[in-house]
Amino acid sequence: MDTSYLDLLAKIYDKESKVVTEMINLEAILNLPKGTEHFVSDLHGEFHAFQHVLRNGSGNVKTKINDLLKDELSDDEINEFATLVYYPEEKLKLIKNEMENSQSLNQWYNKTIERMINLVLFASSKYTRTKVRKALPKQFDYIIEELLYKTDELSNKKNYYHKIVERIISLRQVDKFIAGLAYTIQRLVVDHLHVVGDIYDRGPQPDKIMDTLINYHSVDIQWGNHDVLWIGAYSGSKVCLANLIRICARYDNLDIIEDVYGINLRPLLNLAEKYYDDNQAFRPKNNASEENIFENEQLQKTKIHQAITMIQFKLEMPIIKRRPDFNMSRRLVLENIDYEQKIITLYGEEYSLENDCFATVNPDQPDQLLEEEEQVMNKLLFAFQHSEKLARHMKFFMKKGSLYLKYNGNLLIHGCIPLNEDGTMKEMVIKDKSHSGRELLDIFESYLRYSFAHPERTDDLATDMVWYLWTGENSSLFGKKEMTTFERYFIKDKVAHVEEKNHYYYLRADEEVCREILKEFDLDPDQGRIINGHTPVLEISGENPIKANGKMIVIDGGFSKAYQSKTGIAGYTLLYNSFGMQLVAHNKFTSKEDVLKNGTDVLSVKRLVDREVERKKVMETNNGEKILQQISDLKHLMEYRYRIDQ
Ligand SMILES: O=P(O)(O)OC[C@H]1O[C@](O)(COP(=O)(O)O)[C@@H](O)[C@@H]1O
Ligand SMILES: [Mn+2]
Repeated sequence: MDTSYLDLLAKIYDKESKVVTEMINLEAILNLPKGTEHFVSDLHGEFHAFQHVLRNGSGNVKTKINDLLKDELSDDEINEFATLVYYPEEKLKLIKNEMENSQSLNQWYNKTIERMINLVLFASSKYTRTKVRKALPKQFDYIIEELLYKTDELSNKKNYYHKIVERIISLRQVDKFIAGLAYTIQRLVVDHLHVVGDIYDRGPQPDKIMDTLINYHSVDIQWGNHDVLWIGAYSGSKVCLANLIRICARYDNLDIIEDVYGINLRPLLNLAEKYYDDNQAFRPKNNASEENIFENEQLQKTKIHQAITMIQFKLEMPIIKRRPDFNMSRRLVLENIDYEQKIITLYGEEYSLENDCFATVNPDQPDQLLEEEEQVMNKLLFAFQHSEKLARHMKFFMKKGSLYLKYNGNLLIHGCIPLNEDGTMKEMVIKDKSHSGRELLDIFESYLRYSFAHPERTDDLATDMVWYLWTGENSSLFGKKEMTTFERYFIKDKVAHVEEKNHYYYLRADEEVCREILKEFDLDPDQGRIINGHTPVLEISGENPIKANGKMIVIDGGFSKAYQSKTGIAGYTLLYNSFGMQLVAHNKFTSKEDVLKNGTDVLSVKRLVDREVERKKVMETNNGEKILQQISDLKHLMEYRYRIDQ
């Protein structure tokens, strides 16, 4: 073993006793039950709904409260208490308003703190004290530890409790104290969070989701196709940038660009005002049906939407031409238009065009941007790449994100593993070499990381590849033959809108196929499962999110409001604790106010995916592997430094 590494280690463990203590600690951790993993996906900017699921741990907080207090409290009281744990500050306000006098309030404080301390104890039973300490609010960690581990006989303990709580109240710290306990409970019921892609687009507050994740104690992200659009734009891809602005305009979310990330849209608006008019197909989605509230601002957005859409189609063309490997020549749509007749020929079929807005297109050179368009895009890209807030969010994406993740035996991936009809891995040729399966995904990821590291390169293969991840047929994030954006704006016939899915999306119902995929990733097909997001599960039409005899779980149930009428629910989440896996289907989240006032938190219907025969221990997890490695390093240190045979 490298002695310089051991010398470094010896600086931390400078006494034999320290090494021994740490080894004993680590070995003890290995035998604890594994922590709870929480999986969410396709959040699509729906911050409030996401926050609620996070705060209630997909129903896990309520379960713990129930287990602990069901003999003591009625259902209503349990709901009240749960709401206090989810939204302590707001709930405290409501409770205080209802109290008659300070005596009853103090009584309530006493009782509540006692219950919360018990709940912290209960929720932390499978963790070490060090880990629990880290989860406590800094300001009160000493006091809470006193309350948690005081083992005096009951009568003494009550007195002691009482004194401490009295003091906290008289010092006017009690609300903060209760909030701190509530957040500790939230944190203890979920050990680790996985976000299986698509944080951005469609909904209004992806930035707040990112901020929440940045502050979360333990998280990883599997990028979704919408996320790589943002990463791509930040890395220098103008076509990715045009796409995401188009989606923001379509869903009436341009505020994210302007107000949240501080990017000036005025140049784009000026261009839009000059060339475009009202156009039914480009009205912001949320207001599209409400004709009567169509005002000037909406008209501006409609114009911006058209301007950026046409820029997008133009920008796609040179990329498609310079990257024959992408095999996307079918998507050179602007070349296939008869601009006088307003007809397009697509795959041998003729369609008439409606809602057309081709004023900036030169029929002889349809891929050419007007000088003004070029300038607008340059300005937008510059601003995008220099937004501090965006930089923070995108860097976090790179730090915590990846295209796929192997975690505790499972494979987490937003979209798919591109497959052929017979279930074999579909190949893609890049620079004369053929790649498929895991290797293809690794190559995609290395291009993306390269592009991110070189934001000044805007037309290289790496940058183009990020766009391919958004829309290419072999992309593991998209996995459809083509994205029919053009058709959906300009062609009435819905047949032209269909996006043909990769075989994966049908074959994944087959257990054998899933087992082969798990093997491709060196995972044990008997133990592992694949966790997907991306394709909304149509619960409404009886689709089952648990497929392939439990080997495949699809958790996109539609956090995105735009998709809820299709799916019939408001999203799935998954919990994986030491006893097994549970899928949770969520009913529509109305608002935080509703939860606070009415305690309406009956949002979780749990379905057992699997129950472990034996309780899973840390030893059997990714983290366990790391700990085993640390123990082995410490053993080497003992031999090297302290000369004791192990
Ligand atoms: O619902 P919209 O805005 O028309 O977007 C539809 C487009 O979004 C996509 O579904 C991709 O987004 P998802 O990853 O959310 O499915 C495309 O396949 C499709 O063309
Ligand atoms: Mn997706």
